[in-house]
Amino acid sequence: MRKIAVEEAVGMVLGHDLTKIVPDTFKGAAFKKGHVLRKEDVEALRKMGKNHIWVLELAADELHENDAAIRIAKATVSEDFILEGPSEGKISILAKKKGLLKINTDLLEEVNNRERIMMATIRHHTVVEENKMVAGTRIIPLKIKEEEIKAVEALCHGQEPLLQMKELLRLKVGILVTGTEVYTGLIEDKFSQVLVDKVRQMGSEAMDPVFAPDEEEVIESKIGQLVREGAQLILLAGGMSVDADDVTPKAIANASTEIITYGAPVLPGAMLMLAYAEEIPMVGVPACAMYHKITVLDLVLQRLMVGEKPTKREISALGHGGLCQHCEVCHYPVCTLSR
Ligand SMILES: Nc1nc2c(c(=O)[nH]1)N[C@H]1C(S)=C(S)[C@@H](COP(=O)(O)OP(=O)(O)OC[C@H]3O[C@@H](n4cnc5c(N)ncnc54)[C@H](O)[C@@H]3O)O[C@H]1N2
Ligand code: MOO
Repeated sequence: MRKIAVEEAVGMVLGHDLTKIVPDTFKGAAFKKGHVLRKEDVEALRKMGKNHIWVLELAADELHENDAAIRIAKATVSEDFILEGPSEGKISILAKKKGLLKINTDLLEEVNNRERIMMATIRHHTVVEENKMVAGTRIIPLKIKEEEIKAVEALCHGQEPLLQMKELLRLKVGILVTGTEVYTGLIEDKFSQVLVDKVRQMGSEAMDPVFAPDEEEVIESKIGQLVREGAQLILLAGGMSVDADDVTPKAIANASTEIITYGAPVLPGAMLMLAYAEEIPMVGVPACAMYHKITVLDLVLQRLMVGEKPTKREISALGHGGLCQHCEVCHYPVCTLSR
């Protein structure tokens, strides 16, 4: 690579994008790689603090930053993503469709542990909309030995993709509202609508809510009814904590063939239960989910909605960061709860 004073570089070809930053106003490539410098560019370059430019000379075994970034992106993502750029040497990675983003975080760490290569992502297990930017990658220098990129490609080969998307399934979701005070009409049900909204937001269908008093056998038989009516996932609202009338966990346990957890290390939502009746997940949702916008329910639901079965270990891992800060404006999933 040769360093040339800008006034002597007129007519030469830029070796990389040149970034201009004006606080609060602009950040981007003022001059793109490949631009042939004109006399009138010299003054603009000086204002950007560039008194010299690199004239790029690539050896046969070297890659330009743009080509390296494309190679890294292609090696690390599945076909569920759109690659944008390179711009200023960086490739942006966007989700093609709405779905659950999954990140092979071990592989991400390995890639980033290599010299001169970086990739930054949003959090593992985030539901993202179509066209959402989920990652960016680049190399640190302007050029790199091709063998270093080949090493990344080899690292990723045959492994779970570093980035992949899981499609949200269209499930038929049963909603069972427990509580004698609601069942008898003493108070109006405010819980089912919250659950219906969450289910719909994930692209699934909420069945008409069914109701049960705080009686173990009745709740259990209503679970059976929902299963017969084709529920593929059942949400049970309320009666999940320690009061004498809180019998929902017992009813879920009776109806289940497997209990993943009763209790989750997330606040709000500590009293959540996840169990299975054969293939059908049942979630005991504590009443806090009726009050707080985001609880552990959201973290568990996004996994169930793509057909995954969270393990006890995965639920245990939610404890780190699992303390909601109750921000004035909720920024979830851009917060510690997300992963
Ligand atoms: N001493 C303790 N108190 C509480 C504990 C605890 O461990 N020890 N756990 C707390 C946690 S965590 C939660 S979350 C809440 C609520 O848990 P539950 O799921 O058992 O909720 P319920 O007792 O059934 O109801 C609480 C409250 O919400 C009203 N409710 C319930 N369902 C509906 C509905 N469908 N529509 C409208 N309102 C509803 C209910 O009437 C009660 O007022 O407990 C903490 N306390
Ligand atoms: O189940 Mo509760 O209030 O921990 O959120």
